[in-house]
Amino acid sequence: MNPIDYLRISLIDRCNFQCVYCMPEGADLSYVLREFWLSHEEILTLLKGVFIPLGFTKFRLTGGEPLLRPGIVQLVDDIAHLPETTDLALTTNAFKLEKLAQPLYDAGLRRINISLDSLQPETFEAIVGKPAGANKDTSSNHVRWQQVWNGIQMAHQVGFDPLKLNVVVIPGVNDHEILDLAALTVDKNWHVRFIEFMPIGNDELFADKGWVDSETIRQQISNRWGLEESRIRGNGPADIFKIPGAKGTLGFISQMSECFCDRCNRMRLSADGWLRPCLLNEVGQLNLREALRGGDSIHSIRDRVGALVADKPDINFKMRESGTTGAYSRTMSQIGG
Ligand SMILES: Nc1nc2c(ncn2[C@@H]2O[C@H](COP(=O)(O)OP(=O)(O)OP(=O)(O)O)[C@@H](O)[C@H]2O)c(=O)[nH]1
Ligand SMILES: C[S@@+](CC[C@H](N)C(=O)[O-])C[C@H]1O[C@@H](n2cnc3c(N)ncnc32)[C@H](O)[C@@H]1O
Ligand code: SF4
Ligand code: SF4
Repeated sequence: MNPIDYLRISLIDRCNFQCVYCMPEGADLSYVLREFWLSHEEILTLLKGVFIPLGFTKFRLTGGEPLLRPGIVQLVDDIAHLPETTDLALTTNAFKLEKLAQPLYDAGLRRINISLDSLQPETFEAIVGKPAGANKDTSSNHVRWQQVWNGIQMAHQVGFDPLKLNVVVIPGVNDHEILDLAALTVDKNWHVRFIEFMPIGNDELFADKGWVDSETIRQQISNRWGLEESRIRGNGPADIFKIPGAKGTLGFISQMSECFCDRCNRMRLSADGWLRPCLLNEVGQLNLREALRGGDSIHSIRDRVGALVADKPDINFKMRESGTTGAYSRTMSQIGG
């Protein structure tokens, strides 16, 4: 059995963007009350008392937007300095990264994955949605794209390595930019990953236009430059290639066209303390916040999580035929991707 040693920790379900594929306008976004967030101390208690003893050593902080979580730098510092941590990474939209990149690096973070779905400010704006409280006049277009771009440049300057850029490809929205995004890897040691759009969050957009399969994208890139297999440090499901001679790599995350559940190594902890064994299957979730706050001993929580880890191989996306992919009760922003 594949070791389950990677925990994705969602720190917050809120976000300063509202991406069409993740938390579309009009979606029922009932945010978790702050009192239900796992506190900093509760996260550390669960890591030290439950997950690390069960063999988890790789952690990713995500959200919603993790850089909105108060105390993020201290939390990074604490997790990075646990002696058992072998890898700590963060997934962010980079809107607040320009200022935070250096403090996060100083706290011990070395790996960042950044969502960047477009190099064109107008397309970017259409994807990341309306900022809270703004009207449809998007004179702020360039400002938001530019701020994200500045965040990426700063992360590069500060020394984050590998620096990965995540692109969810949506037909008719940003698929015309595949070559431009891939070209970023030629001169820079950046790692662009194309992600197949998953049916969580926006049923309408998904049903309407569907997703672009990785093979089609690879073919397009290969026709332009050629493509060879490659490698890059990471714990995720991406298949890695590179343009011959390029400094960076290209990753393909193909959960719709391929099945990589056999090599699944992870579980997910939501901001309000739900442990979820599979991104695309809602079976088997445990409420660790209630268990902790209800006074359950750390040993009994560890036993229950250990039993879930043992059941994990059977809880996967291969159960799609049994009807688990229809309506998800949580958006991607609530699960953490
Ligand atoms: N179906 C499925 N999709 C996943 C899984 N892990 C990651 N993804 C997809 O890949 C996206 C990007 O993941 P990241 O947050 O960048 O993390 P990662 O790919 O595990 O990161 P690395 O450790 O750098 O390889 C997620 O938001 C999902 O869309 C998984 O276990 N199952
Ligand atoms: C939920 S976000 C949280 C972290 C941060 N806010 C960000 O955008 O990077 C994590 C990842 O989920 C991906 N994602 C969100 N909704 C998705 C969907 N429906 N299909 C595929 N990937 C999705 C995003 O592109 C992002 O890379
Ligand atoms: S993908 Fe990330 S940035 Fe976009 S809405 Fe979801 S959580 Fe926010
Ligand atoms: S769909 Fe579920 S089982 Fe498959 S790789 Fe993703 S999280 Fe793991």
